[in-house]
Amino acid sequence: MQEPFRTVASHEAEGGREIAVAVRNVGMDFDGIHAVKNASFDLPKGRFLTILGPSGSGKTTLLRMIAGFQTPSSGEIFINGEAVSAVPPHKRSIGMVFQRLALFPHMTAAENVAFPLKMRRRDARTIPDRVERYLALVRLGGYGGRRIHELSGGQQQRVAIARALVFEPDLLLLDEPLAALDRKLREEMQLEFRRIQRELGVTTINVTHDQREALVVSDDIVVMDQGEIQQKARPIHAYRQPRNAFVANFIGVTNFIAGTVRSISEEGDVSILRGDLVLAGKIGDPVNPPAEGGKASGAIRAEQIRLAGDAAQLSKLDCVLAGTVTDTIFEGERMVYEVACAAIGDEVIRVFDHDPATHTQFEIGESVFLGWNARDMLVFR
Ligand SMILES: Nc1ncnc2c1ncn2[C@@H]1O[C@H](COP(=O)(O)OP(=O)(O)OP(=O)(O)O)[C@@H](O)[C@H]1O
Repeated sequence: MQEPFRTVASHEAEGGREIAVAVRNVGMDFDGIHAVKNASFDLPKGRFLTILGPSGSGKTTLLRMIAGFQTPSSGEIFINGEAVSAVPPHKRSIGMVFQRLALFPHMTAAENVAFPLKMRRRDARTIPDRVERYLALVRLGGYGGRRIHELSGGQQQRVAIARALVFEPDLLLLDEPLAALDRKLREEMQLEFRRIQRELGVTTINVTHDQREALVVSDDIVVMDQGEIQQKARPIHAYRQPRNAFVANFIGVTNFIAGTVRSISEEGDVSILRGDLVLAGKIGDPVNPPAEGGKASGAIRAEQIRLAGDAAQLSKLDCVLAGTVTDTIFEGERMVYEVACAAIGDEVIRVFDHDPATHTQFEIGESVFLGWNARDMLVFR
């Protein structure tokens, strides 16, 4: 008899919503490799969670344990309050879409979507209607008679989504289903996943190493590195209040300036010393703050830095550095400048300029000034 699962505190923390998936101190070892270490999080019903991390960080292993393809070495996973370690994958109510879609090529789109219903012995009379409804949901109404090879890559993705959802699973798991698509189609399908997920309200866990995808599609992001959860947060918080240097570096483009902590105020204002340069910032991680006299690094996002030809134009900013442009990279919607700064040993600072009016203002070799506000620099130990 399995103990029902109760997490009163997390229910309250998540606004009273029921918890669909609870991961509790879950670990996975493969012959001495700790693929996942002591992972814990709650996922309330109806939310879209993305597990984000670099290659080898343990994302897929964690997802596979939730799916039931692997049994945790330690800890427990609860789905709708039930401990599921002893429940095989096909007994868990889970729809899945993988990078390899594994559609049946000899069947039509409609036959593919009908397959999970037939497997589950649903009333045959209700199947065609339901298949048509789910094909319409993924905007493939009228395409049911096409064979898989007669569909584009994006349309095949849609068939796979319809097939994963048609039997109304409690949980949808996505393992990098968009990784193989070209950028434009990938971005279109990200929005489609989000639309469909919202329309059905199905609890979803997505795995990706694409930080942009994580920001775009998710209600919550779990950031992993080396088998450990680094932060769980809403996308905007993961971006604006990264818990540590890893998250700050992995999501967005961040410059790090290393130094020694000179002082820390009660309000969390930190000043760090780098040579003769004093840099003011805020404590990035209150749980693991830097110590006075200890090493620390100031993290500043590329888009929070202003560039000017004249230091006087930056006089309202807290920190101003002189530098020389070493590269200019045009990325369409923005210009990226790389600027070597003498005060930090000619280390290169990256700056984004999103204003088309100033895009071509500075040339390689030109002397410039860059500046930012102290509140935008997060200091991590
Ligand atoms: N079946 C296995 N046997 C042994 N080691 C494994 C196994 N599966 C995964 N690992 C190891 O566990 C670690 C985490 O792998 P995992 O596939 O979960 O990472 P990931 O973050 O999903 O990476 P990717 O983005 O490259 O898929 C890696 O070091 C990997 O080599």
